[in-house]
Amino acid sequence: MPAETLPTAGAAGPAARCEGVVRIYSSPTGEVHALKGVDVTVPVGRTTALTGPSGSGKSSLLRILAAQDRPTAGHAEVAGRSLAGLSARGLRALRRRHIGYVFARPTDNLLRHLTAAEHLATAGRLRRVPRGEAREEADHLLELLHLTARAHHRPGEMSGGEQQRLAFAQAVVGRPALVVADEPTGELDTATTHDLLDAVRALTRTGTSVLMATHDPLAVEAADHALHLRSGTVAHELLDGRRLAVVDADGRLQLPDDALAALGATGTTRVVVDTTPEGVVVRRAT
Ligand SMILES: Nc1ncnc2c1ncn2[C@@H]1O[C@H](COP(=O)(O)OP(=O)(O)OP(=O)(O)O)[C@@H](O)[C@H]1O
Repeated sequence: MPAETLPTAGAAGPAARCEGVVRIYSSPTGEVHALKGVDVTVPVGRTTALTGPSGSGKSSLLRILAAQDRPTAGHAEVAGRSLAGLSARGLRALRRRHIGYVFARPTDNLLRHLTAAEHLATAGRLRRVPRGEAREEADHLLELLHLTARAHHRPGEMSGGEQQRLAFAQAVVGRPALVVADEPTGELDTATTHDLLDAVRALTRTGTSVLMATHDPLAVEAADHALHLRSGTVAHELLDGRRLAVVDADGRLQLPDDALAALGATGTTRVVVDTTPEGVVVRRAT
């Protein structure tokens, strides 16, 4: 993970942001509290990896930041627009104009009968990019992602890695504020994963903001910023080469898994907290 300062708020603000986001689902067996007060910022022009064990809330958060769902409580915004005030139609318009989406399975992102160039032209029309501009952008993206030789090929004539690179190119046409990807390397082998992550890096260098949910250590390693969820909250963040624990607005501190193990904390555990000149020390209570 490169140690450099991330541009966050800038004049236009972050690509997306959540404050105190709660998502509760109703199920036949009662309520499921999938997100329990999440505060995150997705910086502009960087790749943010969203990690965490199964059931920790990654998909729930991804759906909210992709404007596919609204929080039960708390504030969420994409491209500076709050999701709370938007109707279903408003959410659709926000998705079409400001969010690109990439599914895990390359074939889910593409249409069998369209060539690579036609996919990008269609995305340009949906985002209302003037035709000449869209063609120029498509040529540029095909070159940047090493797909120029595939411009007139259909998905069936491309490898899985090429298809996934085309999915990212398609998501980026018209410069949406945020590209959201759900396990984008999940179906790729190691060599193809490296090519895809290089492509994502090339896109972020041109200002694209990417948020990807992933279990893949290679994807986390390639990201500029990582958010690790545990049981519906942010357990820690990796930023500028440092691991940051999060203290929420009510003073609750989430500790990383290895710190919990060192404290022998399983379930609710009382610990000793000392404030020293060097910092705050948390110790196992003996
Ligand atoms: N529509 C739903 N109705 C009821 N419960 C749900 C719904 N969607 C998710 N959940 C529950 O919310 C919790 C978080 O689920 P979520 O899918 O966000 O986790 P995840 O980290 O993406 O998991 P995975 O890595 O397995 O996809 C889980 O307990 C899940 O069973």
